[in-house]
Amino acid sequence: MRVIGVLVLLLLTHLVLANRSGHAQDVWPQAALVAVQCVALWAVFMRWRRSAALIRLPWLLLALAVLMQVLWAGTNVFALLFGDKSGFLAAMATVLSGLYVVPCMFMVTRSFARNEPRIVAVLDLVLSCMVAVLVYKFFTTLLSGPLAADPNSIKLVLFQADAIDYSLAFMAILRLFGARSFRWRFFYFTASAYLLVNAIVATVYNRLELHGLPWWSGSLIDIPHALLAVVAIRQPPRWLRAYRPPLTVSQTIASFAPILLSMMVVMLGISSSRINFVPGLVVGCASVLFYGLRVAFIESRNMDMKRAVDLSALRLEQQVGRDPLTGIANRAALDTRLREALEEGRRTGRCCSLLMIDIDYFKQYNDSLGHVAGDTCLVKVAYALSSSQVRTRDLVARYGGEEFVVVLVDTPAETALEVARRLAASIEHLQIAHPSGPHGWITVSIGISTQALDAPVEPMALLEEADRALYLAKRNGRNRVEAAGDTASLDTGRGAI
Ligand SMILES: Nc1nc2c(ncn2[C@@H]2O[C@H](COP(=O)(O)OP(=O)(O)OP(=O)(O)O)[C@@H](O)[C@H]2O)c(=O)[nH]1
Repeated sequence: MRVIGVLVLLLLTHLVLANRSGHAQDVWPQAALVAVQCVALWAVFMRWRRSAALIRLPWLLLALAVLMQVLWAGTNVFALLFGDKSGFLAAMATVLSGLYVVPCMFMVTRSFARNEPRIVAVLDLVLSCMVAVLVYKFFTTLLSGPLAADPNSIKLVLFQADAIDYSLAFMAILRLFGARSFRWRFFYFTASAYLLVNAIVATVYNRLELHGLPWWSGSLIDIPHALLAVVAIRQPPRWLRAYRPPLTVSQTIASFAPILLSMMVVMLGISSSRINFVPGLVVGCASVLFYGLRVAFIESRNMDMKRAVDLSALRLEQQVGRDPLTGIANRAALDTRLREALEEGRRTGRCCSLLMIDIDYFKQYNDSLGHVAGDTCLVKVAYALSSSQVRTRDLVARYGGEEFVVVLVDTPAETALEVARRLAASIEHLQIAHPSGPHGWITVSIGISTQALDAPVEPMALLEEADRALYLAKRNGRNRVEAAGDTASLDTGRGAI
């Protein structure tokens, strides 16, 4: 409330001083304007200090824009004080009014996305500076020398000024309705209130200037600054919290915003070509080129990110369903594949078989050589089972502990017996030394079960059957293959049935 009181006092003082001097652009009315602008600058600065890190940059840009206005009005005061209305200080005031566009452009056109390439920010800065230089050159050329007397020149300057001011305001409003976070909505709400009222005031002020400024006209410039101070310090309106645009709307607006920069440069380039054709053409082309580069850099970054996401998704896909120690399929993958194999067997009439493989005397192996050697042994066995002993359609999985399961698709009991014998032999051929085992090296016992066509076979039932056959192999002396049901049993150790 105190700030509003100060503002009202300053506005009244400005009016009284202007009325007394009878001239809008006198030293004291101008000083009052600087005071109002300083209050606005302070209010924005306070918001910047209290903001979260992500939203600090736009508030800083808004503060910079107001600072340019303060410096512009302040330089005017000095120019009046030192009687330098058309010298260095006046030129500096024009430069500062051009520079005001740079932070404004930056805050309404940038996406402020964290993953945006740095080079894009550099391109945007170059384009914003181009706008500032063109504004300065264009206005100083058209408003000085013989062109200053030409009504068409004046009209063109007014049109350009309006186009810039209203484009900035329009983009700020668009960003307000495209912002998904409340903090950003509040920022754009403040910025658009300031830019829109500033644009309206500039339109009126510039038209008034054509016929000579009335004494009160300087107070018009107070309005956007006073409004900015009030909006920045007060609590945000409730609808700002409630409103939330859909993601697609938000993304579209954020991607569209940067075009304003190029559009502005093209527009100024075309207008400048009236006075000086070649620079105007060069600037217009540069703007299109910069926009193309901007799109190319962002597209390339997006493609990089997509590639990285695809790769990690692939890795994740590979990791899910894998046993972390041995790298072969885990229990979850086994369940899925076994169900599929059983379904296929039922549909085609070609049964699948299951081998349950268990390393013999593995506890003693661990006890005598240690757990790390035990892990290495498991990896070797898994590799031997999966490397070239089974078809690609079959599946070798770690069932748990030192137990492995092999799903043999479209394989009758007799063939499964042959495969089991081959696998047992390949493990024996590894010749993994087992100091406390009866054979001196690692051997396995295998239980076989085969899908029965006449009975609906559940994956669990087939696993239990293989487990029973494995138990039989262990009981019958280990290093053996046993089949469930009445299939023949096989002593794998010495090759005798
Ligand atoms: N190193 C290692 N050992 C494991 C792992 N999983 C289970 N084991 C060990 O495997 C051993 C299995 O012991 P048992 O079930 O008694 O079987 P076994 O000693 O092979 O005896 P039989 O199967 O009857 O020949 C236990 O000592 C477990 O600690 C593992 O991932 N790494």
